[in-house]
Amino acid sequence: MTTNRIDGKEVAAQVTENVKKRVEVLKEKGLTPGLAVVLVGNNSASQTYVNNKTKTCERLGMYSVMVTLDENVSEEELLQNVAALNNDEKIHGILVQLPLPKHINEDRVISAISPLKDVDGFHPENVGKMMIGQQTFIPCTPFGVMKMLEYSDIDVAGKHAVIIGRSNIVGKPMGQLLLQKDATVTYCHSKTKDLRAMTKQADILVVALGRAKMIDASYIKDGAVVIDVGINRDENNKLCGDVDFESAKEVASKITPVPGGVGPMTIAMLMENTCLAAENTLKN
Ligand SMILES: Nc1nc2c(c(=O)[nH]1)N[C@@H](CN(C=O)c1ccc(C(=O)N[C@@H](CCC(=O)O)C(=O)O)cc1)CN2
Repeated sequence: MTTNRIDGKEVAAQVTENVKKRVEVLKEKGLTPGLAVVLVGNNSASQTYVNNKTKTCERLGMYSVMVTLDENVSEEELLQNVAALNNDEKIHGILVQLPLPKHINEDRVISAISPLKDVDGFHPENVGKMMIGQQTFIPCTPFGVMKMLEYSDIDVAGKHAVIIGRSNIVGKPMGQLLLQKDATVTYCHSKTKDLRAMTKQADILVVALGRAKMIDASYIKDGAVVIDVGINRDENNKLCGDVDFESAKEVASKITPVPGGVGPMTIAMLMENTCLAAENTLKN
């Protein structure tokens, strides 16, 4: 049976297989890549994600530590934990799971992570480097989307890419990466007038708006590539994306499902970034 579904699990497996080989090479040189994951509070989705991250590290032969802090931890204490990880030689990558509780200033925490260990690619120095095309850590979700497009032989050069969403962790870097590959990029957001008129022009539509199944076939040009970055629960508490998959798959040439699309890629690219952070310590 032919399918237009892009299988994120399959692509993620290829990425992690490659990372595993790189880890073996590093270990032969006496270096085990190490990741520290910091979780604040009891958000159950975040708990699932950080558990998956440390389990994947284990599977690939990497070292990992999970630092769990109480929901009411002070910003100061969180910053002290980050500082300790910055100074820990066994740790090459640090990530603070987002979102953080409201009393903590996310920007301050992200800026406290050493740019050399910022495997999320959220530190302002690394964001700046990405903007000007310098080698750095690329935020995992948009990095994963680019990998999926590459594995699916989708050339973005000259294509019109429309992105719904302008968050720092997905929308903004997504547009930048597509631009670097010569796509023509349009950003849409909550103040965009006539969203459908915009999305209908997209050859590549990336949806990260945070509303369950909002984008149906009526928003999609025939033959467009549709990438769904949303993670929501539907009326039956079933995991779903921002795209109404059943309707959209009838018009899209390629489409990512939820679950099993972009999500697994986020963790795979984190592994790639952590491996890169360890490799970087051997340079110079
Ligand atoms: N510090 C960070 N925080 C957050 C990031 C991030 O990249 N760095 N991204 C998201 C959450 N996230 C990773 O942290 C993430 C989200 C979803 C998945 C995933 O595999 N989803 C599965 C479904 C999983 C489920 O059953 O719930 C899928 O789509 O198939 C992985 C990672 C926000 N915070």
